[in-house]
Amino acid sequence: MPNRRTLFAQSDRSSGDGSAEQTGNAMIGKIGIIGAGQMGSGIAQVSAQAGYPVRLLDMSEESLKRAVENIDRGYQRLVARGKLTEDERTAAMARIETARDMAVFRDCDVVIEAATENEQVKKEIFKALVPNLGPATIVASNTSSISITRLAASTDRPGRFIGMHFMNPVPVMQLVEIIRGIATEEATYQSIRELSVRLGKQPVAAEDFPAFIVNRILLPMINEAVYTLYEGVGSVEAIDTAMKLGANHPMGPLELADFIGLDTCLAVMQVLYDGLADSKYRPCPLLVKYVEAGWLGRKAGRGFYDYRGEKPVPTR
Ligand SMILES: CC(=O)CC(=O)SCCNC(=O)CCNC(=O)[C@H](O)C(C)(C)COP(=O)(O)OP(=O)(O)OC[C@H]1O[C@@H](n2cnc3c(N)ncnc32)[C@H](O)[C@@H]1OP(=O)(O)O
Ligand SMILES: NC(=O)C1=CN([C@@H]2O[C@H](COP(=O)(O)OP(=O)(O)OC[C@H]3O[C@@H](n4cnc5c(N)ncnc54)[C@H](OP(=O)(O)O)[C@@H]3O)[C@@H](O)[C@H]2O)C=CC1
Repeated sequence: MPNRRTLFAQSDRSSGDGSAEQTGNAMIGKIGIIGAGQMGSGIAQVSAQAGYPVRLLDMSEESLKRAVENIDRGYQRLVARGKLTEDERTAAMARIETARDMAVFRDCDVVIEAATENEQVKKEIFKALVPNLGPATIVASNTSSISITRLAASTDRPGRFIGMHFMNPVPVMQLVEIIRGIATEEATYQSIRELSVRLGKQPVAAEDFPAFIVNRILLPMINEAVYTLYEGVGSVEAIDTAMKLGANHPMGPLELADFIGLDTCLAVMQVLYDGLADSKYRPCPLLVKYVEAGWLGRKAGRGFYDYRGEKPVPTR
């Protein structure tokens, strides 16, 4: 796989107005992204860095402002580590346009949806989106768990609809899971596969089953960690330390749950529970309680840890 630096150099040379020819990509020229949260901003960051013009949409101006600040902070990190020049950082930032109106997607070749993990919300977004798209535009969803076939069926283009599941944090994690719905066309799959490689990622194909591959395995582990806490087997700190030092995980499962977002973790468990109809996927009542309290993890300032002070403090 070409390294990030090579990718940047290649795509930067060929970018301009974002037409497919100018980016050297037969299929994808301009990328639209819906949802400027942690995933949408990460996808915008790697896309602009790879030379693609990006249109990033969210409902709130505040979320867009925060996303642009986070993206710039990500680039600054790369500059500080000698992985990006100041000129490349400026050029990448200039490729990102923020918007609140879906008309901005009119000339995009792909629109990647990265809004809240809620099937109804996503379907409403697609309903509003499709009248703003050209007939050939691909719609991709970054959903963590929801059926691609069902989401695709809510649009006018099931053949050009696909799952493109990035991992968090997007600029660091190598994987993109690609999920075909029942009607996804081969050309759509190949375009998204090629785009993933051009973004410096390693694509892996997953079948359209609840939560695909990574979350089918990872989220039950996180849910089990919450049960371990719920049943008093260990404290937050003990559980995370045990898994970091005992299983060599880079983050403890509760720290990771806070990092992902407890609302997203619960939504994925609910999809597994409903979709596979097996009690082993029952979301832990303590996870439900944290979400009901609005303690959604890092993004809310509080979850299994409280992030409002100088360093994270366990909440149990
Ligand atoms: C829920 C879903 O649907 C699917 C999912 O995503 S599940 C979640 C999957 N993700 C995980 O499991 C993450 C587990 N955690 C980890 O791997 C690590 O803790 C971590 C990568 C997040 C942080 O690791 P760390 O070593 O503490 O971080 P840090 O030293 O700050 O950064 C590591 C590198 O990434 C780079 N980096 C970090 N954030 C960056 C950003 N926003 N932009 C660009 N580069 C960034 C740093 O510059 C650094 O680069 P070098 O190695 O060249 O110095
Ligand atoms: N967190 C993770 O680790 C991963 C998450 N994902 C998936 O990516 C998606 C986004 O997750 P994540 O970024 O973590 O979530 P966040 O909560 O950080 O961001 C979601 C964003 O979507 C916005 N949004 C909600 N509804 C709409 C709408 N109708 N139109 C436009 N924007 C909207 C929210 O806006 P506002 O804040 O203004 O309400 C928010 O900015 C989910 O499907 C999730 O499952 C995939 C891989 C990893």
